[in-house]
Amino acid sequence: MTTLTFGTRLVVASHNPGKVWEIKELIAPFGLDAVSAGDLGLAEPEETETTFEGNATLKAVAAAKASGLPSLADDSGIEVHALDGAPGVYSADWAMPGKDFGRAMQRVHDELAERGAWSGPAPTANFISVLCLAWPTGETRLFRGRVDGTLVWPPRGGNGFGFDPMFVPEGATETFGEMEPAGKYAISHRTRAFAAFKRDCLEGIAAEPARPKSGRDLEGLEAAARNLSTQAELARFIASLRDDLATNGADWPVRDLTSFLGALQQAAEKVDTPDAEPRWRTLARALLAASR
Ligand SMILES: O=c1[nH]c(=O)c2ncn([C@@H]3O[C@H](COP(=O)(O)OP(=O)(O)OP(=O)(O)O)[C@@H](O)[C@H]3O)c2[nH]1
Ligand SMILES: [Mg+2]
Repeated sequence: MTTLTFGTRLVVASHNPGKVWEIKELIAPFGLDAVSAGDLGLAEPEETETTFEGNATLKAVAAAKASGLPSLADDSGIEVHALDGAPGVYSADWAMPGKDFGRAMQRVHDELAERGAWSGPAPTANFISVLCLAWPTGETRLFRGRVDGTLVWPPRGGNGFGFDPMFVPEGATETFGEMEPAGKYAISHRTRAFAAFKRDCLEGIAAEPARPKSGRDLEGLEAAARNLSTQAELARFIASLRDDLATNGADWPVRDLTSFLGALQQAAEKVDTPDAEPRWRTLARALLAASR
């Protein structure tokens, strides 16, 4: 079997910045040189399979073949038990158009309401993550992780991404959206799938403590900006930017309001189409653009 070794360049075959950020955090201690599919300009493949395993394989193989590098893809989703497992493998589709998870969460809420599922004990659900490691030769390995929990309404918290603000993992009182990232990573479906991947593929690599971050975490901010679902999350995002300015102000290129106003103008001139991203996310991206 082909193996991963310290320093191996690995493509994180995802176009979801929240996921890419989480996977890079998990990989960081193992000295792999992780680069995302987006950074390499790889196309986002159409997810035509009907299982998490099928789509994870499709994404990993496409990236490995296109880049000539080993590649790690994640296919994941939330399964709501009173909705017979929906949206499941179609979780991302429920946020279309515009990857609007405010709307996706609203749909989960509404479909549960139609079935009267909010009137008794909290509705139960689970997240699934399937990781696929693929080699340019076509060799693949699959790993699955799951976390169970209950749903709350309205959504709470601005951390994480996707459906995190309405999911409370078993044994917790906070939603994934309210937890600090370390709290989610300790128990998440992705971490559990990663643990299986680690046992199989990273056994030989001595884990190093992750290097403390210095400077701006632009990838983290970008991920947050791309995954805003609610106005409360925008407020939280602005607070993160203000913290970043206070800590890393010397790295901010902005010395006057010109680029800030330019970015806002661009956002304001954007014509709304059915596919347009929600206004709060546009605003977050304008603010971030002005800060770099
Ligand atoms: O609240 C969440 N917390 C999570 O930890 C999580 N993991 C997955 N999901 C949702 O399930 C869909 C996966 O779809 P998915 O696997 O096709 O990913 P994606 O299309 O976003 O990116 P890519 O990796 O395919 O490029 C996405 O829409 C996610 O929002 C999550 N939601
Ligand atoms: Mg996808």
